[in-house]
Amino acid sequence: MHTALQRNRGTDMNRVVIIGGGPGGYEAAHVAAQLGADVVVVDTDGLGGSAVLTDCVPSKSLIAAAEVMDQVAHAVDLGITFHDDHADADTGHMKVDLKKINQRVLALAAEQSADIQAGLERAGVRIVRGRGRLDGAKKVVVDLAEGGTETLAADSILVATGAAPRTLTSAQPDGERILTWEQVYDLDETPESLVVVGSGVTGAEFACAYLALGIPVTLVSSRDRVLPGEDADASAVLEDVAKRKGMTVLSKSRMESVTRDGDVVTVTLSDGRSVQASHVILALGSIPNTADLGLEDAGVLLDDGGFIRVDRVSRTSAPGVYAAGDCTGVFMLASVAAMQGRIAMWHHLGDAVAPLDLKTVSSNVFTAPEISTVGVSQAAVDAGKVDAEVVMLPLAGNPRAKMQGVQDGFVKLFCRPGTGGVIGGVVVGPKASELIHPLSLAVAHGLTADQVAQAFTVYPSMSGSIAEAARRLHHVDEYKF
Ligand SMILES: Cc1cc2nc3c(=O)[nH]c(=O)nc-3n(C[C@H](O)[C@H](O)[C@H](O)COP(=O)(O)OP(=O)(O)OC[C@H]3O[C@@H](n4cnc5c(N)ncnc54)[C@H](O)[C@@H]3O)c2cc1C
Ligand SMILES: NC(=O)c1ccc[n+]([C@@H]2O[C@H](COP(=O)([O-])OP(=O)(O)OC[C@H]3O[C@@H](n4cnc5c(N)ncnc54)[C@H](O)[C@@H]3O)[C@@H](O)[C@H]2O)c1
Repeated sequence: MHTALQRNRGTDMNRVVIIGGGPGGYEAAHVAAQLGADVVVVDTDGLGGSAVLTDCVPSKSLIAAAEVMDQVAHAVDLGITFHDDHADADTGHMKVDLKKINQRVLALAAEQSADIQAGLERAGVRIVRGRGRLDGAKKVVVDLAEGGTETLAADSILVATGAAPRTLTSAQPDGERILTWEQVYDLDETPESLVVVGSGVTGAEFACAYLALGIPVTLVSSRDRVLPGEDADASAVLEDVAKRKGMTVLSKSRMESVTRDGDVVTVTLSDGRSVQASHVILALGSIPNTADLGLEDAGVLLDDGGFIRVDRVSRTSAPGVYAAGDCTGVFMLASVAAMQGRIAMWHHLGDAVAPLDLKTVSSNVFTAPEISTVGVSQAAVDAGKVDAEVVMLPLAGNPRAKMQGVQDGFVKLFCRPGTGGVIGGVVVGPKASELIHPLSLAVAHGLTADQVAQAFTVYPSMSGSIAEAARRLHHVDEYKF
């Protein structure tokens, strides 16, 4: 596959300049380097991007601590008791040291960023610290971190600049008590109480994590349910569990403003109500980092939200300019950003490439319980956009779930009515992120429900419920003589 490209090496190397060192950028850099291009990554904040430094990696590391607290709180149901003389909290009589948790989180993020940088350097990629912008479609000008500018000529440019937290003029973060999700790791004391504004994936994950860490949490949700973009059955389970654990969920409540008076932060809602806490996290969505990049002058079209328009091989409207990741607004996930970046380079450098297929993307909401999805959604089926048979099986009937005291969650499977081909699934439960993989394989490789059902599962295991759901989609009629 690589012969044509290897011809370039040393003589007429293809020059690729990548702006942004997140998953969209660094995964593309690896592909381009492997295919023999001369690759430069321009990055402001550190390799790994927001994914590694402020978003996925830190939040999931924080959630790892929250999961332990959740398990401890639940231990008593399994017959484990704690000595009274050590008792000082409801959450299993343990104390949370948020400063230590945050130190660990930030150290992990820094290590991962350093690993990514080292990996790129080993692959022969040049890294330039600074802010890049396009000067036409064949040049990138960098305002270097150490001062001065550098101009990089390019045969191809990949824009992978990500997105940043959305804020409002009436709700400005101060980095101390009014926080974006990027600022929470600077907390060195545990908040007395917390309001999370926004009940998308980011808001739901932080609300669940801090609740598990023992902090009273109010979740302000502008919609009638939390996680409006997720499977409705799944968000109903999550909301029920969260409320049972003590979270206050304010539905259909739009935040108007956030103000601070000393140690007290007040969130005022558009209907005039207000809620107070010691800290607020704003999780109002993201805006793409596409301003002042010279995109329009280079012929790159943006949509109304400022996201870069791309096709399924990551091409923008400007020949030779590709874009990947959150700046394109296509499924804002690290995994999708990485795939868009790789696809861009496979396409540009002439390797075999299949266009991005969003029907096979799996994703997970790291709440308690986790919510994992792949393929078509219930909403698409209900709207008549997809013809599918659906089976939903509560986890409570699963033997392993009973042993582990798991009462909430389910497995849902979607298959084509005629062929039985699996086209989607939802798993809600502990470690759903790991359980979704067999369904992800089934969707990606066109397996039928029967094929999923006939593969062995371990007894007892949660994955037994996936096979059981698939068995329920079996049609006896098709096998009659
Ligand atoms: C709280 C939170 C948790 C998340 N958790 C997950 C998760 O668990 N799993 C998952 O799949 N996704 C998760 N996501 C989404 C994921 O973080 C993003 O989809 C991913 O970071 C997108 O990668 P990217 O390469 O497009 O951009 P980024 O990771 O944002 O990287 C872009 C980089 O480009 C740099 N940059 C910007 N402008 C310039 C410029 N002009 N010059 C040079 N450099 C520039 C930025 O500083 C940044 O470092 C989460 C998001 C949030 C907010
Ligand atoms: N586990 C993961 O993979 C993960 C984790 C976090 C984020 N992400 C990705 O990042 C992207 C963005 O997710 P997000 O949750 O940050 O943003 P989002 O846009 O999905 O959700 C923001 C929410 O805030 C609400 N909101 C906005 N203004 C408000 C106001 N004034 N008052 C009350 N509510 C208000 C919106 O209605 C919306 O529901 C998603 O695509 C998501 O998949 C992924």
